Amino acid sequence: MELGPPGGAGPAEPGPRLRGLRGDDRAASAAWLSEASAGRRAPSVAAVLPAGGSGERMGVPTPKQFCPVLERPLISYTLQALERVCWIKDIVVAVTGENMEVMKGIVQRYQHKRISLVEAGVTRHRSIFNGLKALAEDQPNSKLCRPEVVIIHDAVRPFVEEDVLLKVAIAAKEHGAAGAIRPLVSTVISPSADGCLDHSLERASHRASEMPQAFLFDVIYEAYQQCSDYDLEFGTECLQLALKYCHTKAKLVEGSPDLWKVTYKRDLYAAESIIKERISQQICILMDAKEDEEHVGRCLEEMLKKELNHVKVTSGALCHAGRDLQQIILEQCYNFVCVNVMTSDFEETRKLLNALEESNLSILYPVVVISVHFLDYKLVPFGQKMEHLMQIKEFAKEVKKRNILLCGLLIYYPQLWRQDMGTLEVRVYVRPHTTQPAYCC
Ligand SMILES: Nc1ccn([C@@H]2O[C@H](COP(=O)(O)OP(=O)(O)OP(=O)(O)O)[C@@H](O)[C@H]2O)c(=O)n1
Ligand SMILES: O=P(O)(O)OC[C@@H](O)[C@@H](O)[C@@H](O)CO
Repeated sequence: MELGPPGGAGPAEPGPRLRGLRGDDRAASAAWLSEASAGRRAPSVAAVLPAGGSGERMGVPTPKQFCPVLERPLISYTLQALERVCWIKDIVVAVTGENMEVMKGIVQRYQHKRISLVEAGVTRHRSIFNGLKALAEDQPNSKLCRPEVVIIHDAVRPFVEEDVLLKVAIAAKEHGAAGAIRPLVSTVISPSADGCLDHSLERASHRASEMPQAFLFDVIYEAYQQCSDYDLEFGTECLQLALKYCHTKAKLVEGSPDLWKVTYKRDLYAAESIIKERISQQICILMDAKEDEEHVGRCLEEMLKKELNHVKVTSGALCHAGRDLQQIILEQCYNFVCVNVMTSDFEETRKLLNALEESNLSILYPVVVISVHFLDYKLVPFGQKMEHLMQIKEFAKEVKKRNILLCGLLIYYPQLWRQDMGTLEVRVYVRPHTTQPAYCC
């Protein structure tokens, strides 16, 4: 068993999100969280992520958990999702021996914490069992503690939120086992031996079993220890093992639509567009407090607010806005527009890039920075400024190595316009993460 660096970082993003919890769920969750955050007697929770598959249905040589999404392996998104949850103490990932070094490299490169690696088995159940053994404390020189509750979650289900993890963990504490379910999309049928329809199941009274699932550790560990070779070889349902071998009926918890498992190639494309959508929905406009910049920034803010969920404006020379910027970076904004009026130097943009590099923000997702320059072409001869602005290409090459996508936007306007700027709407429409301005005038 390869153990990663122990020690728990707090949630990668601001505190627990009890999205989607209502009534009793919310009360139970709040109680659980207050116990956990106060370090009092909240149940100790660990997670096991089976990641030892070959991804045959994906149809590519790389096992799907290591396939890149936005140039980052899929499994890293799932680890990030679990790391956001501060009350999950240990995350045990089961990977094949041949992928152990790859997995260690991912943990190191993306600075994942609380990760321990174990050898996967030849089936998913055997991989999960190996993960449970690592937690059972009956392994030589194991640094892991036996948890009270264990969450089992497929490494190829990256869109898991704290609220559903909390719901299954609380339900498992009470019932011994719990699992997320979703409505069936297709009807389930049972074929006869001659390949014809024998019967179909009533779709409305059946559900799809998804992940995460959670168990009292003793229940699921006992079930795996009692498990037949047939079940270990051909089974796909942990809840069934708890029922069959420990007579524990799992509590079923309604899951959200994004709990789906990446199985086919189309699922990778879907995952990429969902991630892009999520990180492109917020933008930060940085500008100096000079009147012109303030005005342009406000115009930009009004226009972008029609397109994006979250538009933040920080004004004041970046060195003073630094505190705001640190907060914005902590809130994990990945798109920035740096407004420069009447200057074509990159001082403000350079300060922003330095702050971004120090924050390591671009380790997890590409960061888009658009350096916008409004230049009055009467005062600023085009030729003189263009070669200056062309430096941005060199600049962009440099920061691209650190996953920061920088592009420049030069908006030349006549003196006349300056006086009428109050009336003319600034129309710069930028689709973040394509790094290409759609149009500007
Ligand atoms: N021997 C195995 C097989 C699967 N898994 C993991 O179980 C999860 C769900 O399994 P599945 O979607 O079936 O993954 P694969 O087995 O890789 O896919 P395929 O069946 O297409 O080969 C995945 O995270 C997979 O890596 C595992 O840990 N050990
Ligand atoms: O069968 P696969 O290995 O493709 O995926 C495992 C799924 O069956 C499993 O994740 C859920 O159905 C819940 O048990």
